[in-house]
Amino acid sequence: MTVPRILVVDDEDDLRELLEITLIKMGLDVDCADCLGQARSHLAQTEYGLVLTDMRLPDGLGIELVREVAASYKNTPIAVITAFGSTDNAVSALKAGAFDYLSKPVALDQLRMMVQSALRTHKTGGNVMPAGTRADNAQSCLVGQSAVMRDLRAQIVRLARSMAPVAITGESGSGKELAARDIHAHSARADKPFIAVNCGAIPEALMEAEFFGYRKGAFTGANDDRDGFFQAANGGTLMLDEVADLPLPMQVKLLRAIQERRVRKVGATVEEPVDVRIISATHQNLAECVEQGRFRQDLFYRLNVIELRLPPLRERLDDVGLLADVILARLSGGTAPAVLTPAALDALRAYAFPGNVRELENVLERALAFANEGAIEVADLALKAAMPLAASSVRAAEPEPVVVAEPEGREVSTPPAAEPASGMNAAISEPESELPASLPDYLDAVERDVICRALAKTHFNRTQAAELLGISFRQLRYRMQRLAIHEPDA
Ligand SMILES: Nc1ncnc2c1ncn2[C@@H]1O[C@H](COP(=O)(O)OP(=O)(O)OP(=O)(O)O)[C@@H](O)[C@H]1O
Repeated sequence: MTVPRILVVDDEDDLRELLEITLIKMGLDVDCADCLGQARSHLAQTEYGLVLTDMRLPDGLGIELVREVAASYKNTPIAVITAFGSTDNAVSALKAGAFDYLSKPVALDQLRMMVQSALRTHKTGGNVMPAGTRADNAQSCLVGQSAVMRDLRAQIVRLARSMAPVAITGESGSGKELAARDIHAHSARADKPFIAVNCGAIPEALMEAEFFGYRKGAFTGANDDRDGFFQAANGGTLMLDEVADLPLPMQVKLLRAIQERRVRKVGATVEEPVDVRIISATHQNLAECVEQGRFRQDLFYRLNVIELRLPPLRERLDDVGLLADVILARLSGGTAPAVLTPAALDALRAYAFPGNVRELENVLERALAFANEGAIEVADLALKAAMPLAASSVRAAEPEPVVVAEPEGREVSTPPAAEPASGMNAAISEPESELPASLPDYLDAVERDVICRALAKTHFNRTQAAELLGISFRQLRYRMQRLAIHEPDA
């Protein structure tokens, strides 16, 4: 196996030598250049596994080299070394196609991690890649043959080659998590963990410990050392889902972790290096959140280096047939899948899908329960319930009782609520003057009651129930799990 060769471009003798020695100690071959001109002639003669360039050079800027390498040596990752605290340079280099960046003073542990990760990328990106490696074989999970989906899949393959943070935007249920998984699966990190964190579902008091881990004894109940999401995702990808829901104090800590690439466990005195690619996602408009002061501008800038937009399903209704086939095949669990009648397919293609692909999954899952002999008719789709503006000729299923498992395991059924007040359960219908014996139990009972009513109203369509309640699907799912609310017969 040939030893990868690295090109170091820096006019500072001390730093160039330090980089050279460190790389040679890693068993790599190194060429050095002290200006852009020399770097160009090296590149013309040799194929490099990585180019590492300073930003300021005597005959120009490192970013020029970034653009040239990104355009003409697509299989060669290039990383830049930026001055301390110059976020702007790092972000522009990433946008111009740099694989990654290091800040001065260069921390050698970070340099080693970055080089290893770049060399994996180099291998997976070109013909030196060993046949059968995971990223090579990765198939996209994103179903769809529309032009916009094809373009999206091509973008994902390109993005997978760099470390640049990606911000995925798109409506709830449009496939943001699936896209993030795809980026990871196509990257040289595919063999390492992919960790998706729902930032809106973690109680604020636990956030730091959940993200960065904690040391034994750091707080009551910390009986052992524990890793956080960053350590769990080390070498791989960390997806910050619903990132707009992060409270401001946590945004500061996260920004620091991303910038320094180091985290400190709660209760620890030392920081540890982490090598994590960050992908963030939100269905909210993050720029608006910044304007409203709910999201820090600096973190926004850091996360939003490359944007990936997931189109809503209504913008690619041509994909509905293919998606429905894939979903029905999955739901059939190996038996002959149900099929949509032509009229049912037309009805789906005329529907706006506010809940996107997740809603299509929900609609089909419920339709299967009504379908006769494996054929799904328009009425089975119950689109009247799913879309209030739809034609009234469509049959809606009767509301079903919602089953709630009580904390001690006992199951009770609450009737579907006709009037908001009638769904109130005993725990919350106390006379006004009396105070609840336990505030948490009381609040849980209120939450359970409201969620059950929303579910009953939407025939247990969780996408719509979440919408009615003004929360995301994931937040609803989290709350249902916490309160042990299950679908009848689920
Ligand atoms: N293009 C697609 N092909 C196949 N399945 C898809 C596609 N897009 C979404 N899905 C499916 O739809 C569901 C929702 O997708 P996903 O969780 O990725 O959406 P999301 O945008 O992250 O949602 P949220 O904003 O609520 O977190 C999942 O079950 C996913 O598998």
